[in-house]
Amino acid sequence: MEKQELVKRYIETLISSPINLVGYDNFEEAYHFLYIDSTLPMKAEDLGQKFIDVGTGGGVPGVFLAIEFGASGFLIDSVCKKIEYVKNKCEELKIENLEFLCIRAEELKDKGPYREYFDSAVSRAVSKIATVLELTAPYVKVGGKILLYKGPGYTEELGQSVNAMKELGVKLSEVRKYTIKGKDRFLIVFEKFDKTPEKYPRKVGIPEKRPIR
Ligand SMILES: C[S@@+](CC[C@H](N)C(=O)[O-])C[C@H]1O[C@@H](n2cnc3c(N)ncnc32)[C@H](O)[C@@H]1O
Repeated sequence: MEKQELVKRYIETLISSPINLVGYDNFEEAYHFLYIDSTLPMKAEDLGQKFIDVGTGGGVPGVFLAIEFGASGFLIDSVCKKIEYVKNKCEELKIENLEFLCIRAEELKDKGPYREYFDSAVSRAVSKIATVLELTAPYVKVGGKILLYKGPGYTEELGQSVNAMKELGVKLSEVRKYTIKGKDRFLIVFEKFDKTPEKYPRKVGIPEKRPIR
């Protein structure tokens, strides 16, 4: 199926879902605030070949990135019914470059070969920057990127993440500003320059409750 047709079908799937996946029931809004938001600030080279989407919910941004750029996505979320729904719909649409796992990001380190495994990590609307860095950095290769979708509040969160960045082996490389229907949005791009200590991510809930300071 052609890319734009796949995007259209996937959005229709999201807005008609019986479980509340994305908070939009209008096609045009969902098209802009989900698909355009996911793809506009991204470049194919950011993702590399394999990326992880932590807290993908309804497959955002992971499904749209896989369709748009052809990279292989590994999409995780702690809510199994969301992952099941998204997985089934992607299978129906024959989107083949995606894998899914229902798991907390904190627990992925004990499952499979995923430590320092991905070329990049993406995450949108999951938690504050310091928390999300702890949930993503351990799974990205040295030299890879972490790309976080944020609103205008990102500056304060970034200021509170200086120690987390140092501790996790990541540094800020770029902030890409873009606008969706008059709303300012930012893609915060980090580079992983060093290995992340084995103790990260800490136990379930700790990255959220006690972000690295
Ligand atoms: C507000 S939703 C955002 C979903 C999607 N990324 C989007 O932009 O529409 C946050 C999602 O993150 C998931 N989540 C939160 N903490 C998580 C964790 N530690 N590990 C895996 N998933 C997590 C939640 O289950 C939820 O589906």
